[in-house]
Amino acid sequence: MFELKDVQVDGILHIDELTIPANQFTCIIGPSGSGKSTLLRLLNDLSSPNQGEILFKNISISTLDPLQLRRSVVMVSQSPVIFDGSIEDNLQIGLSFSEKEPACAKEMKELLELFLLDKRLDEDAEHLSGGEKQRLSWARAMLLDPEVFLLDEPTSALDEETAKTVLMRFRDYVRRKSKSVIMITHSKELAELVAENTIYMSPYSIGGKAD
Ligand SMILES: Nc1ncnc2c1ncn2[C@@H]1O[C@H](COP(=O)(O)OP(=O)(O)OP(=O)(O)O)[C@@H](O)[C@H]1O
Repeated sequence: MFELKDVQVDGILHIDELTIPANQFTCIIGPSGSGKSTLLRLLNDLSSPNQGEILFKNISISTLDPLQLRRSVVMVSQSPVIFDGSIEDNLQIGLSFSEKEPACAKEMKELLELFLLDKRLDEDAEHLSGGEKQRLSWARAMLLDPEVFLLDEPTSALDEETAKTVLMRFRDYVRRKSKSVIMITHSKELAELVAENTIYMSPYSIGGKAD
């Protein structure tokens, strides 16, 4: 699905060759500062490499409309983006930016349940905890129904049990719907739980390894 060839981000990342398969749960593991977030940002054109080529479904990302690409390849960033307003407002806003039909209450409530968020849709999102905000921004990405989820440590603010439960539920959902996931995690345990494919990173180099 993604193919990277001789990709370099100066002083941060060098990737000789890497293929990330479609319809799989890929985890990226590596020490802090090894370029994991930088790699993820390359995949939906939030950053561009200084050299090399990145293909998405055999087309060079540099030739694609970034907005179109980001409709198919959605990023859930490390620090959740929460807008003023209710939980419902925060769920609907992604759909409205993408000019898609609003979600119905049932669908939104199911997502809150999936993410173990015991909250009403009309509650103010501002008062949610860090871990709840993280799950809310993840749920917002799910409503967009993208082909590919890029997840930057989506469980970093969650306790171990909640992280495992949410991640397993998310994995079941993406399997059912044949989605592709590329997730950064510092937890080898979580990676072992969900990964079908693992990318191990070290500074200035990368090696892709299929489990
Ligand atoms: N825009 C930028 N300009 C300069 N340096 C940058 C930029 N973005 C990232 N870096 C540097 O590149 C290196 C890799 O950063 P990146 O965030 O990709 O690492 P990471 O593996 O995701 O780290 P962590 O696990 O701590 O989140 C870091 O040393 C960082 O300071």
